[in-house]
Amino acid sequence: MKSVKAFAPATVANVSCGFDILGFAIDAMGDYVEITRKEKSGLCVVSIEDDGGKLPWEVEKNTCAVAIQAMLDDYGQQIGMDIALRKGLPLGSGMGSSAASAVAALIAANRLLGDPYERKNLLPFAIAAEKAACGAGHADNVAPSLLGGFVLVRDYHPLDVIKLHVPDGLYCTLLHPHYELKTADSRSVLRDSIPLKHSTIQSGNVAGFIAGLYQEDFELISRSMRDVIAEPYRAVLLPGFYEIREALKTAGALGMGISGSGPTLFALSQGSEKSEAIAKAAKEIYESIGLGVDVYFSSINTIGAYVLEEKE
Ligand SMILES: Nc1ncnc2c1ncn2[C@@H]1O[C@H](COP(=O)(O)OP(=O)(O)O)[C@@H](O)[C@H]1O
Ligand SMILES: N[C@@H](CCOP(=O)(O)O)C(=O)O
Repeated sequence: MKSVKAFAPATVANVSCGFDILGFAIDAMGDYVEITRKEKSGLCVVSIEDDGGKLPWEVEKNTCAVAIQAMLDDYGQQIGMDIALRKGLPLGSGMGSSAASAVAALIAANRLLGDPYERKNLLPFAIAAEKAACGAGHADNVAPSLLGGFVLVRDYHPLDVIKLHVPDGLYCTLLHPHYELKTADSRSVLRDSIPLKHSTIQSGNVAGFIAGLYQEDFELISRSMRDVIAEPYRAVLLPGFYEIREALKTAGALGMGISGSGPTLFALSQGSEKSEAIAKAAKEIYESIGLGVDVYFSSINTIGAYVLEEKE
C-alpha cells in the first residue's frame, strides 16, 4: 500500500469539571492527513494547507511528524513517510487542533504499516506530540479524538483511559471568537496547588457529570458543569465570559464552559432545537464587545478518527 488518508475529529477537553482528565469528540469538523510511503527512510512534511502559513514544517515541531516519529521509534524501523496535512481546525482555538493533526497522522501511518498497533496503544505517541505543541502531555484532546465519544483519563502513570457512555440527544454548540489563545499561555496562568475544598467540589462534579452521562440525567449533567480549578483563572483571558454564560443558560443551554484552554466556548444542550437560540444569544454579546465569532453545531462523534482512503 502506498498512501493512506485519515480524518481526526475536533475535541472539547476538560468539559468544565474534568481538567486534563475529561474530553469528548465532535462531528462537525477535524483535520485531514495523508501519509505516503517513500523509499528513503525518515519523515518529511511535504504540504500543509489551510493553516494561513502559520504551522511549523520541521519534523521535530509539527505534531503529525512528532507523533509518527514516536511510533516509529517504538516500532523499531525507521520507515520513510511523506506527510501532507490539511487543517480543518483553526489554530490555538481550544478545539484540539494540535491533537487532531497528531491523531489523524497516527491512524494513517499505522494503517500504512498494516495496523500493528491497536487504537488505544497509539495514545502515548499522540501525547508526545501534545507535549511538543504546548509543553504539557495532556491526553484529554488526543484520547477522545482517537477513540470517540466522552473519554476519561483515569490516570497518566500508567496511562488508563476509559471510554464513557454518550447519552442520546446530547448536543454541542461551539463558539469560536476571532482570536487565538495558545494552550501553553492559558496553562501558564494556572496555579500549581489548589485548596482542599476546591478538590472536594471538583471531585463531586466530575463524578456527578459521569453519573449523569450513564443515567442520561440531563439535570445532573447540567449542575455538574462547574470548574473551580482552571476556569476562575482563565475566564479573565476571555472577554464577556460570565455574561455569555448567563445568556446561554437563559437560552436553554444545560451549561457552558471553556473548550479546552479557550478561547472557544462550548455549550451542551438536550437536543439540537435550542442551539439556534444559544448561538443568537452568544453572537449578540460578542458583537456588543466588538468580537466576531464563528458558531459550530455538532452532535457527539462516537467513533473517533478513521481512515478515509487507501491507495496502492
Ligand atoms: N499540526 C499542527 N496543528 C496545530 N498546531 C500545531 C501543529 N503542529 C504544531 N502545532 C503547534 O501547536 C500549537 C497550537 O496548539 P494549541 O495551542 O494546543 O492549540 P489548540 O488548542 O488549537 O490545540 C501552535 O504553537 C502550533 O504551532
Ligand atoms: N486540559 C488542557 C486542554 C487543552 O485543550 P486545547 O484544545 O486548548 O489544546 C488544558 O486545559 O490546558
